[in-house]
Amino acid sequence: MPYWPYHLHHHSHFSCCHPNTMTNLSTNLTASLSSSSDDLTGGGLFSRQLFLLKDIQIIEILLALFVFIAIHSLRQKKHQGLPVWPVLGMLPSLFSALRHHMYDWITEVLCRQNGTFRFKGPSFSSLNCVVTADPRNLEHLLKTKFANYPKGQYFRDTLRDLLGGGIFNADDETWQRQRKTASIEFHSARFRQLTTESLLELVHSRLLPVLEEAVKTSSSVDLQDVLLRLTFDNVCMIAFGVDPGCLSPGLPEIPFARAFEDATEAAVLRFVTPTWVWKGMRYLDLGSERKLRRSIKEVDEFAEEVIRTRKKELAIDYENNKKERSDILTVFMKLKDESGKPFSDQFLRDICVNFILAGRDTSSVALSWFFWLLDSHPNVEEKILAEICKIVNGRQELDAGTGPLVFRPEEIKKMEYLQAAISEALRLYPSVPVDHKEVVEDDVFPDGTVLKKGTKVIYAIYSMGRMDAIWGKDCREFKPERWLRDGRYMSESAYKFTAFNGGPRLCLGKDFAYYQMKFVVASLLYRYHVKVVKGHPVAPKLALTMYMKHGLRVNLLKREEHELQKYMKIN
Ligand code: HEM
Repeated sequence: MPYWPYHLHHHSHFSCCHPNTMTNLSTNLTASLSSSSDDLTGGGLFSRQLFLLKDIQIIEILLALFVFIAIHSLRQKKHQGLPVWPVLGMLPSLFSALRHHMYDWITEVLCRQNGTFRFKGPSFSSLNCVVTADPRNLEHLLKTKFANYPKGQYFRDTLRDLLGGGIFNADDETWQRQRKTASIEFHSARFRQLTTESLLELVHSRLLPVLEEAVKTSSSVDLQDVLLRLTFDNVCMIAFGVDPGCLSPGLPEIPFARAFEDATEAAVLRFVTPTWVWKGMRYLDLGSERKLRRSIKEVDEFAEEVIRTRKKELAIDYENNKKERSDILTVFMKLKDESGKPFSDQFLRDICVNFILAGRDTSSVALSWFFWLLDSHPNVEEKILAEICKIVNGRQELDAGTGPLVFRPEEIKKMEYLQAAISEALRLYPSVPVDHKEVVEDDVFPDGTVLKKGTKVIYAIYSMGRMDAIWGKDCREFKPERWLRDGRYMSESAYKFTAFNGGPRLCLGKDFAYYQMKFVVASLLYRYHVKVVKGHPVAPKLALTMYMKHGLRVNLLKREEHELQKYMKIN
């Protein structure tokens, strides 16, 4: 369909919509056309002029009509909340939002549109979608009509090179099979032991010494970077049973971790690039596609090596009847596929890479936002400390240990105010700010939105935490108390608080993630006061996970014994 901004751009006589210029244009055109037609036919000048004038008037009328329709259609679309530009759709609005804060822009539009709007992307892209933050719609797509809303072909194709057939990228039976096995494993005592032991080791032998070094040298640290290293090592121990050692003194660069980071960054770029463009780039091995191919190769080589070594190890262990490992890789290696054969190395690689992706940065970015919020809410910090000290106090009456204080799993469980404060940070800054589904069969959302087969649906988790209709007028305030009833932590419906997704695809690592975050916060706050460096810029990065764009630079101040004693006495 023709449209006026295109004409404006491509033709020098673009001011044709102005009435005066329009007259000049018709006069000039009449003159030039009439002279050329005289040359051609040599017929009666007057009648030909009259005929040409009529032609020009028709052109003018058509142009005017065209401009009127274009302006009218633009105005009409504005009534739906946003201007829709021909060919570009709503992309110009999105671009202008990118300069500020895209998630806040989406929130603003959603609030205006009662929780759901239709985004019209450029005709050459795959950005057309329905965006929703309505809990009724979320329950519908995540639970009630789960089968009608898979991740879909588009998501799978875009991330296939990196994630293969792993749990994050799979639907139907492939997903079900992995989910079932992993779910049994995640809830087993063996797995709980692996996760608590590996976390304890990482926090006490690596995190605290690295932070202590920063305190000694009075230097600031990028807390987000340190936490990312911690959770990366931790999830590799869980998935592969291997510790890459990212969190070590001097914070070394680990090739596998760098390759993983590069691969995810390059893969995400595909979501904002027209499919034919990135496919062309992949074919020609150019730019981000070249980077993606190289980093995936490095990830694969690492995985192959781990799988090879583990196979040998398992064979020896089997002969010697040794203690069993309980990481995801070992668990899946011992299982058989539907035809009774062991899983292929490629499938084992996919499973591990997906688990690493799921658990590598979600908890660490959540903690970064948490510590940033705490910096401006000293009253919350005080309450957390009071809770921790009360627990420590109770313990000291039972057994006065001499070594460094290590929190026990049952103590972490008792920290309900801390759980509320972390949930509150996740409500405002969910690690996965938006998520995505595809419609299989035509459907209608509970709010009346009509969905055609193939429509992409984005659910805006970040926006949900900032809607009066869901959380009340104080929704933008950091108030852990909203999670407490009579001092006890009360969880919320997953369709209202969707930071961990909901329904059959609820985050498998949710319980472990809470444990991990609470253990880190308690161990850290008991020893240090975390002060964000004055003037440090804070903004979210546009990625699959909501990183802090500039990291989180902090100074750590050692907590004095008398300060802790003060809280002990309060209790
Ligand atoms: C604060 C921490 C975390 C948050 C906010 C979080 C959030 C989420 C979300 C939103 C999803 C749904 C993603 C999607 O389907 O597109 C998800 C899925 C998943 N998460 Fe987490 N996650 C966290 C930590 C973890 C950890 C530490 C692990 C593992 C060690 C983990 C393992 C998984 C797995 C395996 C899935 C896929 C579930 C499935 O598709 O059936 N998560 N998580």
